[in-house]
Amino acid sequence: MEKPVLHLENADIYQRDNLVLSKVNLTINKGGFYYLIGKTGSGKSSLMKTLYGDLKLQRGIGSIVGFDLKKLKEKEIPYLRRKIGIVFQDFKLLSDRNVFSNLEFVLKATGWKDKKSIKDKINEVLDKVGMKAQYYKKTFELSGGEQQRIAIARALLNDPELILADEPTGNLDPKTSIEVMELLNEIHKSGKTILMATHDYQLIVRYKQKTLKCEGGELFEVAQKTTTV
Ligand SMILES: Nc1ncnc2c1ncn2[C@@H]1O[C@H](COP(=O)(O)OP(=O)(O)OP(=O)(O)O)[C@@H](O)[C@H]1O
Repeated sequence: MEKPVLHLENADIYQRDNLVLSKVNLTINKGGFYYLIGKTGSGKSSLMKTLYGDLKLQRGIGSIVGFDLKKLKEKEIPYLRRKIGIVFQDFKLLSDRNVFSNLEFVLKATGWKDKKSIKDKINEVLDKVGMKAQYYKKTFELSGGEQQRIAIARALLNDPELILADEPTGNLDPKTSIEVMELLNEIHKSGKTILMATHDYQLIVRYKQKTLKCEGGELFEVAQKTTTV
């Protein structure tokens, strides 16, 4: 059987000395799409941060895209992040560069050298997110939805095994949120695995997926019909 993309077993999620989620058990296999919901402060971002190596896994078992989170060393974090695409609420694009250069920056930082391969890859991901014609624009010239498309394109650059999206529609209006969600759905259908933290009830109801909830210091899967954020 294929190894899960993500596996947590009795994993305790901490912010410094503060236990945020205890004994988290979660397995996500290739091709899965999960929402992560829960009230403000319930631990969604802390869980995400533990998954991409920003917070240390102190207790329990955790593996993600082949990395052991418990044994993860500082110098391995960039390699982990090459295999995970991360999308943030506030896009985190470099505002002094244009779209092409934002993407080129990531490819070069992750070891890409050949000019033609870099150009082809950037065209490919921009095409996927419907932004190929806007490669020359500075990111501040783009709308929020367009910026999030670029951030999603950036997440796709290294063909990640898992996409972690932390409130990707949190800064977008309802119509733009739906467009971004349609894009994430397309990416999911193309075979990618996605874990998406969200507060957006509109999306959860419209695009039904498996749903995990953080509540009372625990993480559990909830049935669709009882889902409330
Ligand atoms: N940098 C930090 N240092 C210490 N405690 C933190 C830090 N960031 C978050 N916390 C605490 O950890 C707990 C979980 O916060 P977290 O950001 O994971 O929640 P969340 O569910 O993502 O909330 P939101 O929906 O508002 O983003 C909260 O009690 C919060 O106050």
